[in-house]
Amino acid sequence: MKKVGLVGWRGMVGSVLMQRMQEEKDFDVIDPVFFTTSQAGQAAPNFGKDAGTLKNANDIAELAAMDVIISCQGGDYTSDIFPKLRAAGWDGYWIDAASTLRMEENAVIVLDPVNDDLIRASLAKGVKNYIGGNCTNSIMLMGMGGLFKAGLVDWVSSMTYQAASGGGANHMRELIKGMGVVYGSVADELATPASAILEIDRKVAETIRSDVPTEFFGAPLAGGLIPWIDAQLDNGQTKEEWKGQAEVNKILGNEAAIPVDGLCVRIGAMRCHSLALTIKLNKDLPLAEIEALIQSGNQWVKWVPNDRSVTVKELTPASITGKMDIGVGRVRKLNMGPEYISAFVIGDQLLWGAAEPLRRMLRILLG
Ligand SMILES: NC(=O)C1=CN([C@@H]2O[C@H](COP(=O)(O)OP(=O)(O)OC[C@H]3O[C@@H](n4cnc5c(N)ncnc54)[C@H](OP(=O)(O)O)[C@@H]3O)[C@@H](O)[C@H]2O)C=CC1
Ligand SMILES: N[C@@H](CC(=O)OP(=O)(O)O)C(=O)O
Repeated sequence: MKKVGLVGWRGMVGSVLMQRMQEEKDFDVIDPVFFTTSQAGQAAPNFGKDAGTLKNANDIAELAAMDVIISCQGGDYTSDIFPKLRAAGWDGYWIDAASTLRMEENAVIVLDPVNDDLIRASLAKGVKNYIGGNCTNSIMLMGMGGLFKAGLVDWVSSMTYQAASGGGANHMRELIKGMGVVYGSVADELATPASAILEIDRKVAETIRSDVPTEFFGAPLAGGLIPWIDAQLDNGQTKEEWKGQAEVNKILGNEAAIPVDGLCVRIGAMRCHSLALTIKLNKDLPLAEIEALIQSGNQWVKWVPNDRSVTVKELTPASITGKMDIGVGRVRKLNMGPEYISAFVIGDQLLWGAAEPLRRMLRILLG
């Protein structure tokens, strides 16, 4: 059995990965070794198999004894440890959730329902680094893969609605606390049906400005939104927006880049990222044909007809959270012309957006 080192297993992404690995019985077919940066020597978790004690995640010799390492520990860890491990001659497979290595030439961004052929060709060539994509991009490609595969896409305008979980556990907590603070500020008035709505609104607005916690997001998210995610680039894009075109084209293995651009916005959802897309096709196809191509993308596409009652029930974070489904709906032709379509794509950003492509890559390696 292959020795698989797991780093970052108790973090938010790592915990979802452990959950999925248990569900899919991945631990039955590996020899797991658990690493930590802070708890070395303590008992390792038991996911159906005794794994002894936690090893030191900064110990290059311990890491080098692994056939495969999966890291969900974060970009700083990857930047620090990965070069040292390779410099020490380690030749194993590195699977990572962090963005650090994504655009490196000797790394593949993994999303096997979309780029299985690229992954297998890279394995055959001896590539050893397999990195999970940015959550928004993975969700978009899981939803729209059928159109890309058919070579129909000229460009994509991608406006995102990204959940708090993209920032990490503390950000999720801050959102919930903020919701509580907002509610608390008008709880008495809400309990009295006769109270004036404008007074409630005034108090809520004041609370959002002054009392909602902002330590992690830097601005109030509860009852609002933040039209900026990640660092500022010189060209006016955010880093998150830059990743759209760069990663999507790398995942697809495109020689000529398909333009992908738009604004990324943080909203008060817990762990579902959504995208409102405008797609320019290179042909005027009947809508039914476009719908069939999208549905044929992969088995996780959950097609939602462009109908009010089913859309408000099924194309929402409430419906998609915690599921492997990628909801795709609101598909219609736009006024701009017959080649222009809209689509709304939604997925759990901790599943397909982070953990799932990593465990599926492990399965590909295990054969
Ligand atoms: N959040 C997201 O949506 C996505 C994140 N990623 C990548 O994954 C990386 C990890 O993200 P995320 O899982 O959110 O990070 P977390 O902050 O939840 O976990 C990272 C590490 O923090 C340490 N830690 C310290 N205190 C605790 C605690 N109380 N509970 C759990 N862990 C603790 C653990 O390491 P130790 O055991 O060594 O102390 C853990 O592995 C990111 O940096 C990013 O690179 C990728 C895609 C999406
Ligand atoms: N930046 C994403 C989450 C994330 O971790 O992305 P990346 O894996 O590209 O760093 C968000 O905030 O929603």
